[in-house]
Amino acid sequence: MITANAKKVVIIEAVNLCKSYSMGTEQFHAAKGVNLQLYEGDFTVIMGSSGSGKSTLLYLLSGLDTITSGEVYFKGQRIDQYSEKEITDFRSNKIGYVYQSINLIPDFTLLENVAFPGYVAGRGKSEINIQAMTLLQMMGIAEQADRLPSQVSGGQQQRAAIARALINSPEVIFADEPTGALSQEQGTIILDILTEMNQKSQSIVMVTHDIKAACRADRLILVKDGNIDGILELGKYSPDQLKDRENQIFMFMSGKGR
Ligand SMILES: Nc1ncnc2c1ncn2[C@@H]1O[C@H](COP(=O)(O)OP(=O)(O)OP(=O)(O)O)[C@@H](O)[C@H]1O
Repeated sequence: MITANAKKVVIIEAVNLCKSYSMGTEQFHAAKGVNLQLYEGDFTVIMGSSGSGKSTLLYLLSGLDTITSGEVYFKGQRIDQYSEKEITDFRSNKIGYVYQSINLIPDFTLLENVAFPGYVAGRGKSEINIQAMTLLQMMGIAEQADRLPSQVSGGQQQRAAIARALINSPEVIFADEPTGALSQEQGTIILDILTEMNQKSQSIVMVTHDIKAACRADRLILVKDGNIDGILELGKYSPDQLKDRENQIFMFMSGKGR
């Protein structure tokens, strides 16, 4: 689907998307009729205050959680009506996910962790192992391939988690606070990796609290109280724009310029 928005192609679309949780006899509405289009090749960032519904939205848009009502489309295909097998295949082949808590399997080496989703997808072992090693090299941690997660730094673990998310060549990487548990230095390395991947055309959707991380966005979605409160179009990032972008995002978040 081509839209008027600078001829960008819509990759994910939400139509009147709702998510409610039962809290005893009450219902809590974490997504309240969200209408949103995300574009192929964009680095989309989702921001908003704690509890505003950012992670909920990320899980609904990526098919990792079930919706209460509304519609979710991936490249024009309605994914919220997929069968269990279809959604499992979708999660395995079309998207990659990076978590704040990293979630590597503690008894597997970094190489085994990266390769694992490839085995689950039923691909050949030697092909996967070669690709896993190439991804570890890309992430600058090939020397740590045979170590367990507990034997490397948090930043190196997160780099392995990004490699794992890439093993089945997903169309979109979803990242929920990928730098949240890291030092500023390690966080910057992760952001540089994501930015470089995006510059090579990888679509990325990332939740963050951090304005410096948000500076990497082409497009910033502000979530408030379970809905979209505003969208800031930034265009492709380059490091010399960091200060300007920080100011622009700060103004946008504080309601000025919206
Ligand atoms: N399983 C659940 N049951 C009940 N309420 C939930 C559940 N999961 C999330 N919520 C509520 O939905 C709202 C949105 O949660 P969500 O995790 O999406 O927020 P967030 O913006 O990502 O927050 P944070 O920045 O603190 O991670 C919150 O008020 C949260 O308490």
